[in-house]
Amino acid sequence: MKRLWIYLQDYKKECVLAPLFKMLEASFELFVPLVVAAIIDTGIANGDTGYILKMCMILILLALIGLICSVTAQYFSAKAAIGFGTGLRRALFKHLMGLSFTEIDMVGTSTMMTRMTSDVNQAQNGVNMVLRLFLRSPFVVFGSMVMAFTIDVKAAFIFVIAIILLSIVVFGIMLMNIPMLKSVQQKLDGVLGITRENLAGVRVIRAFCKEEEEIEAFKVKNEALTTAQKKAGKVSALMNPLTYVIINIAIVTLIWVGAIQVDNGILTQGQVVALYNYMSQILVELIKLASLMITINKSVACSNRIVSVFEIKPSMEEGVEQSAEGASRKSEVPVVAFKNVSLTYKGAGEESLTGIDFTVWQGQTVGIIGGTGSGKTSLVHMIPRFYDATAGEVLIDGINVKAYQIKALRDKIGIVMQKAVLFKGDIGSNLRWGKKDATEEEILEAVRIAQGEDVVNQKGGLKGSIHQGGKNLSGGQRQRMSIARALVKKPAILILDDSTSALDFATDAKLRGAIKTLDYKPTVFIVSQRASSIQYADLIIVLDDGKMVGKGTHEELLENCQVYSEIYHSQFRKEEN
Ligand SMILES: Nc1ncnc2c1ncn2[C@@H]1O[C@H](COP(=O)(O)OP(=O)(O)OP(=O)(O)O)[C@@H](O)[C@H]1O
Repeated sequence: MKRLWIYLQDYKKECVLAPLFKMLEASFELFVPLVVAAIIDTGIANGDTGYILKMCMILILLALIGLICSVTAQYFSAKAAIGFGTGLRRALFKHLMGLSFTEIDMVGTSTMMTRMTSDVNQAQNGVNMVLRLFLRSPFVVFGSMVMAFTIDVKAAFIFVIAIILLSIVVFGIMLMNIPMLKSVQQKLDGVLGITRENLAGVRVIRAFCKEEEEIEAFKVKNEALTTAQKKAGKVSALMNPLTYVIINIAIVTLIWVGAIQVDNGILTQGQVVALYNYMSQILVELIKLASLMITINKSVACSNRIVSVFEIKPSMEEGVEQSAEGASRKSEVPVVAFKNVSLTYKGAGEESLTGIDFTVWQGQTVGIIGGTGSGKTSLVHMIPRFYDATAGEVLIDGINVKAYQIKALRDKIGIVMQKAVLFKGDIGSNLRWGKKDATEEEILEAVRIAQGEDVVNQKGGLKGSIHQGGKNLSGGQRQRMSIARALVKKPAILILDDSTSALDFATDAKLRGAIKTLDYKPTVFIVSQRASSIQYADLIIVLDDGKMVGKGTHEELLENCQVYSEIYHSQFRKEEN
């Protein structure tokens, strides 16, 4: 929790001024009952209209000054809280961006989104409330009691007893309520989680006609939230009746004691009214204080959840090596080499890849084929260090990938993921992800190689807009734009992870042919389930259940790799039909 205070560091002035102005406002409020008492005792008692008017003006002035103080305090507290929230969100986002895939898998996207949004908002709200009320409410309670003592000690003792009883009720209810509110928060997280999952997967839900089941699952979570809210609501609903009973008994006692004191000439009528007003102020502030405690509690819980994300340290350490490109690259060194590499995902009991060993030379095309779940994606993800080998070594240009600066390493690689993702903006801005200063010619050349000219023309050129996630493009169009994006950076290593699955065979073949013509001769990895996509590769790696069961050219594998020949013959029979 303490580690979040640093995000308030730039707002020290605001953190002092906000409570200060709130206390000033409270001080002026504390004078109001005294002025009212003076109006009753002097103005009304003597029928002095001039005095009453003068005092009313003072009341208006006090209200105005109070208002100015309150607005000023609000301004400073909001400024500090918003600044805190902005800084925290920025730092959290930066931290999340620095995590490796292993940690991102561990936390989960939906949890990260909750931390970034509602948890940060709750923490920000807590800062705002603390700055405004944490000092003000106790100050008013204490100040009202002191004022009561200055008026009449006997009557003030009623205040002491009332404050003790009110505090027991208000804080007792609050303490009972806190665990219930925690449960409400958990149930709310559940509702948010299922909502997010359903909205993200709405197409799949409809395709499988799962609406009824999902509505039912949502109903269960929603009802759990309602039950938790009702339980918490019932307890907090006790607050008002109980506090009002206590305060009314205290007021009756106060008026009774006050009347006796008036009869004895010790107190004036105005002073009794002032005591009554102080009592009301105390009640209001204690209730505010209780709700502040609940807000603080929620904010601390949310802050702790944020801190727990900050505590996740990226498991990947960067090296210092820069890339060796162009002239400095030694041609006798393989571009990529896997040396007896194994991979076990964190939390997974068994290895997803075992003993992978192969060497790739500059300009070669490597095909990776195998059944679903055989480890193809896992293998290529180790080249840009999305995941690190748990045994063995992955070498690029003869250097272990772990020794490179991550940026230098990834700058050498253009990867097109299985799921093509584009970002809101226009086609040009998406394709420039690969190279910020790419010229229009460079981009159009990449588009041409990726067989995406028709897509760009259809969308009205490079300025054609792309909706969030590339939703306004078809699967195949998104894939071709993603390939063009990777090509724009002219990578030394190009990885196409099943990224032509939505293309027809002819376009797929044209694309592979066009890549062959690239003048900078990248080393290309093609992951595919289609034998036709990889059969002309210089090297084909066949995976089966995480193991490399074949390595060689198409002809060699047809002869000596049963898995490959089964894949090939099953598909070619199908394709020929
Ligand atoms: N992030 C992950 N965490 C844990 N296990 C994973 C993770 N990613 C993949 N796996 C597991 O590793 C194995 C290989 O998965 P991988 O995605 O590499 O296979 P694939 O051959 O690319 O499959 P497909 O053709 O279906 O995409 C599978 O058993 C999978 O469940």
